[in-house]
Amino acid sequence: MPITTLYWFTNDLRIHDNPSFHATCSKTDELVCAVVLDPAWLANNRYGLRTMGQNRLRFWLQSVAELSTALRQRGGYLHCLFDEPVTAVTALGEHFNVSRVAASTPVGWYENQQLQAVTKALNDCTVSLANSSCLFDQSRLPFAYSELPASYSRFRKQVEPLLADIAFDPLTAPDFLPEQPNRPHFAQLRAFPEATAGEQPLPWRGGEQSAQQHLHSYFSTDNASRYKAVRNELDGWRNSTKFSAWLANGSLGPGAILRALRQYEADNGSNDSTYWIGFELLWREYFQCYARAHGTRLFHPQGIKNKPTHTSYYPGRFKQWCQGNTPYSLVNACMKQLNQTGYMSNRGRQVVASCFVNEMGLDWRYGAAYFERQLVDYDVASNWGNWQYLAGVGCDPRGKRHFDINKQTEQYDPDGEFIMRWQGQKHGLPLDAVDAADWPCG
Ligand SMILES: Cc1cc2nc3c(=O)[nH]c(=O)nc-3n(C[C@H](O)[C@H](O)[C@H](O)COP(=O)(O)OP(=O)(O)OC[C@H]3O[C@@H](n4cnc5c(N)ncnc54)[C@H](O)[C@@H]3O)c2cc1C
Repeated sequence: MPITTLYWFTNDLRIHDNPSFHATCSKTDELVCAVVLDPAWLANNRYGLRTMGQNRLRFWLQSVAELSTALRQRGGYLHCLFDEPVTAVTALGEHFNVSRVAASTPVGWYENQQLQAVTKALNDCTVSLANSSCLFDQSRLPFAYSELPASYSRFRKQVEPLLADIAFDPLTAPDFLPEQPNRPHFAQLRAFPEATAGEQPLPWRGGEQSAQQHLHSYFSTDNASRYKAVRNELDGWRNSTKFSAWLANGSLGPGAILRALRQYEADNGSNDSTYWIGFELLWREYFQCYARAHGTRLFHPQGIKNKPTHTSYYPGRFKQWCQGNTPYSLVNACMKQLNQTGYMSNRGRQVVASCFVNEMGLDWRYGAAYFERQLVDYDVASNWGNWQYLAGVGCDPRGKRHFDINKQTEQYDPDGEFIMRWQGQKHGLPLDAVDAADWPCG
């Protein structure tokens, strides 16, 4: 009896350097590949906001299209399912009578639940998981997720020395994929929707090839040697690496970035800036572990600290913040930048999140949900983990961050250019000036 495996692509939309997909291809006789667009992502969630906005949808569709082409070129086929994930993947598995389901180890709690539901529905078929979204699999870490160090610094001290031991040989995709099962065609009822472009989308194109091109292009300049000095700039395509969107849906893996970084250092020398790129990648790694360690507590208002916070809700204030119409010009400019491009710098994210919690007194989860909708690089672990940190209910050993907006403006936009470019000037509106009847924001 041949082994037939259903490979479910989730946050690993690539065929090269994908440990989970690589292991699957070497261990199965027949292969069925699937990716799912959950209609719930396009509907309003518990915060009254659509989960996936147009910028991210567009980027995701481009990534899936590239993946589909790459699989076809190797004799495979990608089933693109637009349906509730458990129902859709189970139906596909039953149709092809699969004996195994394989995927990259889920990061989010809900995704884990869905995977378990599918394997149960498929008569408890075998599950095969490997971590394709992190630098380190659980087995390589010196602690279990449940014993994750409480702060990033402590995590880094333990994990940084291990970077040297990682075998950085890339896993190349097989030239030919295992055969597809010889069964009648699986009828897919709904085609993927189209996505419209944002007002000013950044030069980001989804997909593995585009990610590789960007990786190559970034390291073919001297940007990496200046990264630390400019990474906090509010604007500018080259001031930070802009790897985040590809990392988020897995069309680029963190191992590929680290390899390119090491090569760059070998060719051009290392300095504080090149070190800092690795330092930031370890922040990402920390939040990936954090999401796995804390499960649903990632979304709790009291966070992982079980600390009381604002759960008050002012629809008018929330709308002011989302639209970039607050009494704070810098915040307005950052929010308009986000709304028009799907991106905001790390410094901008810190400032607007601090303002949301401290100046506006809002429940941090609504801010996180708005980011989830708007960011092209939305990642469950990085987004909710960073919001918890800013709200003082996460892994910040100092308790809580409160950014002084005036000081931040003086430091990062002394001539007001950024505020002018994104038309963030306040128009004399105090907080609560928006009529709450205007809620919900579009
Ligand atoms: C409130 C808030 C929400 C955020 N939401 C997300 C999110 O949904 N998705 C996301 O990828 N990042 C998120 N970040 C982290 C960070 O802002 C972005 O990763 C970064 O701005 C992306 O741009 P870049 O690729 O040019 O980053 P670079 O500065 O070039 O950093 C290189 C890589 O390191 C990682 N990284 C850098 N900073 C962080 C950080 N603080 N936390 C985790 N990883 C980091 C990213 O993978 C990034 O691509 C958030 C930060 C804050 C403060």
